[in-house]
Amino acid sequence: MKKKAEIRKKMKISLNSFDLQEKQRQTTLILDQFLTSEVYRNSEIIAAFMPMPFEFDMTRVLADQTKQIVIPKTLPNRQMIFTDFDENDLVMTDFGVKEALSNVAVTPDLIIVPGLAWSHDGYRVGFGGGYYDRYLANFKGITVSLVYNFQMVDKMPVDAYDIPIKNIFTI
Ligand SMILES: Nc1nc2c(c(=O)[nH]1)N(C=O)[C@@H](CNc1ccc(C(=O)N[C@@H](CCC(=O)O)C(=O)O)cc1)CN2
Ligand SMILES: Nc1ncnc2c1ncn2[C@@H]1O[C@H](COP(=O)(O)OP(=O)(O)OP(=O)(O)O)[C@@H](O)[C@H]1O
Repeated sequence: MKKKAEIRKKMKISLNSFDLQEKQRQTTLILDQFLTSEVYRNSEIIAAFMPMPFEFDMTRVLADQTKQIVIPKTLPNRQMIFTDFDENDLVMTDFGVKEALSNVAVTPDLIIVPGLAWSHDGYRVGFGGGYYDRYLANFKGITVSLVYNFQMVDKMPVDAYDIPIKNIFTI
């Protein structure tokens, strides 16, 4: 079975060479499913994230005025909170993603969990920070991931602290 580091490296290469037109096609289809889903419609506070160029393009989620959108903010000791998404309250981090200046933590109803690769049973490889694994350990709400088709892998190493994502939206 492939090690997490190996999956991470390969998937970064695939994501960076993903054809833009095909990416837009998949983005539209996956978001059409997600935005009309029961889990999304029934949730009020949605945790999205500020995608890097190769990550899932969730501009349509960030723009949804009918929901309260929150985004991750990293804290020391690999801790993370979610704060209100406000275009006028963003600063650039060292790892290249904008975060809020605000420190007011909001608990989401639903979290869109980022990542690089997912198995069919919902296990995930992310960037290796462990931020989401730590947060999800105490989270009682709904977890989803939005996944381009080639990011689904057959087998994935699973560690004791890994928490599977309940709802995967892909095509
Ligand atoms: N768009 C987006 N925002 C996100 C995440 C994400 O996956 N995507 N995160 C998902 O977790 C959190 C940030 N994750 C991070 C993961 C690693 C490192 C980092 O500094 N990595 C080091 C190597 C790791 C280490 O030092 O042990 C590095 O890149 O040099 C920073 C942030 C919160 N925000
Ligand atoms: N609940 C937890 N408590 C303490 N440490 C944890 C927890 N979950 C993960 N870790 C630590 O975080 C590190 C990164 O874990 P892993 O490689 O699974 O990250 P990832 O899932 O790729 O990253 P992320 O969750 O940020 O997307 C590991 O060294 C692991 O020991």
